[in-house]
Amino acid sequence: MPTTDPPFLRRVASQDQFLEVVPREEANRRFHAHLTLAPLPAEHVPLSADLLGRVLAADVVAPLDVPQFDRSGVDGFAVRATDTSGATDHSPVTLRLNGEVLACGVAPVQEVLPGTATVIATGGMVPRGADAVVMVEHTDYREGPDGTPLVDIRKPASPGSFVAFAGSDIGRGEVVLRRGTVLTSRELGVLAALGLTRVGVVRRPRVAILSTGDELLAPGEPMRPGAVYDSNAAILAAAVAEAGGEPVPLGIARDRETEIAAKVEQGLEADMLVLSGGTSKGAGDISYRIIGGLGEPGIVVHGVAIKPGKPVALGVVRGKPVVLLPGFPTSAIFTFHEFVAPVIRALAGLKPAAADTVQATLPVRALSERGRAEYVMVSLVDTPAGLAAYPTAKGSGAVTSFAQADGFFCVPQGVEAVEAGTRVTVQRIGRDLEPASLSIIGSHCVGLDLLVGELAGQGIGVKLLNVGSMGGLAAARRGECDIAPIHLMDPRTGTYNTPFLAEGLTLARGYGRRQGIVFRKGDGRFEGRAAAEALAAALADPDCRMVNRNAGAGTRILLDRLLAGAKPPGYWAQAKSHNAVAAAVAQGRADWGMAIDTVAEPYGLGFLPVQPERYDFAIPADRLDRPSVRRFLDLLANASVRRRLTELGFDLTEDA
Ligand SMILES: Nc1nc2c(c(=O)[nH]1)N[C@H]1C(S)=C(S)[C@@H](COP(=O)(O)OP(=O)(O)OC[C@H]3O[C@@H](n4cnc5c(N)ncnc54)[C@H](O)[C@@H]3O)O[C@H]1N2
Ligand code: MOO
Repeated sequence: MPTTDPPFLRRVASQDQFLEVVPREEANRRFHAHLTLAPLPAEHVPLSADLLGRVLAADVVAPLDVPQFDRSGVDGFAVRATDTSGATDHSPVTLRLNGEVLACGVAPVQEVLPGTATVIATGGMVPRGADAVVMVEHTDYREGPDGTPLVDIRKPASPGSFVAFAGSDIGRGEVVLRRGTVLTSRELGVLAALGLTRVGVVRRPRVAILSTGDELLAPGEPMRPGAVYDSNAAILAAAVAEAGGEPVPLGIARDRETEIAAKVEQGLEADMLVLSGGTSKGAGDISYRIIGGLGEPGIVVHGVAIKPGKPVALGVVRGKPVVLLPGFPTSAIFTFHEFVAPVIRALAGLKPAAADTVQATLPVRALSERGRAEYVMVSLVDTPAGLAAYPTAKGSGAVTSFAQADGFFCVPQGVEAVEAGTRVTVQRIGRDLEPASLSIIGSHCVGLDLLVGELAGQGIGVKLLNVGSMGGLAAARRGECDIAPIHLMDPRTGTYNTPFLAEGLTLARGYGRRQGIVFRKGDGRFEGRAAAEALAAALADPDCRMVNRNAGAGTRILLDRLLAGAKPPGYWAQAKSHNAVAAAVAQGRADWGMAIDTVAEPYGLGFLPVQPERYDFAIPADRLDRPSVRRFLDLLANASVRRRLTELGFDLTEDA
């Protein structure tokens, strides 16, 4: 609701900036000065898969020997080794068989006296008198003239052969597992062999997670204008678990003092409290003030010279760490890993995470903010010359900047740009880097998503980077990708794609798309008219706003040709994708724009065709023979794939 209340406007329009930005190391120093980060006390967990990933709280000392007794390792005969000396196939040694059979679990009662042997199974208890076992394969059973059971031994045994002596696996009193060990299936087997039923492990730190913001919706709630789904809570809860903690979700608090204060109290029952949102300015200082009012030392850092993450606030309340993460999803998760995860790991008894770095070449120039150490999210691509690190460049506000990145490198504070070709040290995040079988860099299309989905179904890992047609061509020229999807019109000739091929690149035929004017259905300036006529009506109406595309986009070239020098209202608003154009029109921020027809429908927009365009694939000639490239080209020729592309609205006819 628009307001006419000047005091209110004055207040929100002149918000306090209360950041005192300090370097990262100083922030950590101040935070840790108030924290005691010893592992939490032990809890006893039954021996089960629930122990996986848990940290042993104390050394495990063996209460018994494993094995408990001298144990046979084979099926055969328990013997005195000296009795078998000299035995061969030609002159076997004959021993008299004792009456007992030592199956597993049978306690022997008969001694193996000189000249005798006892039948024993693998795992059987070696009887008194015996010091070796002969495998059944090296013996023959027979009966003497009086029916006495005998065994002919054809191979000599040495003392100890095929016997696992008591305590040889684990000796009683031995420290079998050290405190701090992270339990895996292997350790669980050892613990069970010792007969333990419960294991003392470090209690997992409980980390309360609160999202703040009036605009937030829990996933599942119906979307409304201006709202966003709370993605921070989900990623933070999972990241808490990954760091060895136990997430305690507190949900969403609206920007109301009472609501946040109540949740903060609840959160302080946990071992640590993490909030996200409202750190930088304005109404968001509510959380900051609430935390600050809960006693000493309160907030000890607000503002760190890093990007993403500048407005992060670190505090300690009632001895518990409290961290206010920025609301921007990438800033939130980045600062979580920087400041929160190490604290959780320490409380959980885990060692600091080992840095996992690789060297890579930066293929494009990267700009950085001078005043902050900037962590540039990158996607790693395998090239013949080694790894290339592509900045993903979606910014801190995007949830995919972190989610789709393979890692990041740091541009130190004070450095403004890193030149193309520079070697950088990339800190990898999350998953293992599997070199993709196929790398596709260039312009995005939903038809391409279909093709990539098919390849994934065939077990081909695809690395897909959307950098636009021009970026894709440059990558293909540098040999950084297998395929560059492009849709570029040469404005002089009106020809698509072929005029842009540099030496060494070939073009695989893709499909036709239709560019046209998108508008809200029922708008009389467009509805029912031909594109040229609608455009004339739009230009004649001073209230009719357009949404433009960014310079360098294929669609922009087309628009400029169509506008022939006119700059109608909205000309300077430059959306960066077909979807952004459709969203601007659907939400009434603009009345028309240019996009491909396949985006018009999902947004419920009308579409007036202007020009067919070609979406093709530039491929370095020396990559054509790669099996994954062949598979891609096979798909393009596949009848069922072509039919599905046609159903999506693409033109696969000959004259497209
Ligand atoms: N004038 C200034 N503006 C901004 C500054 C600044 O210094 N001066 N700093 C920028 C930087 S850097 C960052 S980072 C962000 C941090 O913003 P806040 O922590 O105040 O976060 P919000 O304003 O609440 O939200 C920002 C953005 O993130 C979305 N958000 C918030 N919570 C969630 C969530 N749980 N899940 C998904 N998305 C969330 C929110 O809707 C906003 O779009 O401030 C810059 N601004
Ligand atoms: O520091 Mo903010 O986290 O860049 O976006």
